[in-house]
Amino acid sequence: MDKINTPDIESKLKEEIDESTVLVVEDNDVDFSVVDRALTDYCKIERCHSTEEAIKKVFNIEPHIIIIDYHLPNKNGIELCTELRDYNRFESTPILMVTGDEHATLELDFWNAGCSDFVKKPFNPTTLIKRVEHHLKYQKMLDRYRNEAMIDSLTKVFNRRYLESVTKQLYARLESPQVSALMVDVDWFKRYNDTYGHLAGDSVLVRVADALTKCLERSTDFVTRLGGEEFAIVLPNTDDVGANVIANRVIKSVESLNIAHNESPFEKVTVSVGGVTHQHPPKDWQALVDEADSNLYLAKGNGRNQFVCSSSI
Ligand SMILES: Nc1nc2c(ncn2[C@@H]2O[C@H](COP(=O)(O)OP(=O)(O)OP(=O)(O)O)[C@@H](O)[C@H]2O)c(=O)[nH]1
Repeated sequence: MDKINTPDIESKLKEEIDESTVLVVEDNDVDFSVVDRALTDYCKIERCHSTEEAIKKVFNIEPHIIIIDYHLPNKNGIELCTELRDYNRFESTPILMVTGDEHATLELDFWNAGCSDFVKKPFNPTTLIKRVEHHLKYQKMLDRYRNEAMIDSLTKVFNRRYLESVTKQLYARLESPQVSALMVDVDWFKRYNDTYGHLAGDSVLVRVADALTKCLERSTDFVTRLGGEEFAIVLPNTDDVGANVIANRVIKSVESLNIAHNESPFEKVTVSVGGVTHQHPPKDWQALVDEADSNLYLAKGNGRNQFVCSSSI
């Protein structure tokens, strides 16, 4: 069996760990300098003095690991840890509690607050370094596997799982109550596979996915492969005019790949597009997808290599 941690992955991980940011929440200057001295050669260190300051700054700092002292002014470290765990963004970020206190239930309180680990003061700097390194390493691996689970292995665009997982967040983040979606399906693809073979078919899917990605200019837009030769493009904050512009661009850009397809009436690979814009996005994302799918069906019925978009108010 292949070893998972090849030297390449190990050295990539080491690089990533070196670029990590540690947030240290510590009000005592002497205690902070001990942590700072131990870690400064390994990662970038940011400091906050209180729970309130940490909550205010943590979204900008985007730390890879958080070290929290138990004794903080106003709210203590356990309260901070509990609060951080309530945010999706910090649900699995490693949190190390630090304390010199001894009372009986404290360790249990740390675990109950959702900390990943704790270190007792006074600590051996090497132990702190090793613990930080250990947590960063496993967090990075977890992030990588999570990301890979969201990417279509053939085309490298996002997959259906990604679409489903971002849907909720997408609706929460919409700055304007408009969202458009385009379903894109390669025309006569069965005939293409039958004529040119599956490997050539795969390469068409890769090129089409790449062309679709290049049609999008906003960082909030994204392409997913739903399966087979069907893709979905999600355009947050985009009205029906914008959806028509992108649908038209998609049709033209796939045509201009000029991939020969002798079994298509267009003699090249083309796509059909079904688009929909919702002015007041329904809670049920599936309704958007279903409507776009119906329009795709119309575009296919009308002769393919074209788009049909609608807008529901
Ligand atoms: N090469 C390749 N083919 C795939 C993949 N996934 C699905 N297909 C093929 O895509 C074809 C889809 O066929 P249909 O659903 O009939 O669609 P179509 O031939 O494009 O016809 P229209 O959509 O009506 O224009 C089938 O032959 C599938 O085997 C893939 O990952 N690679």
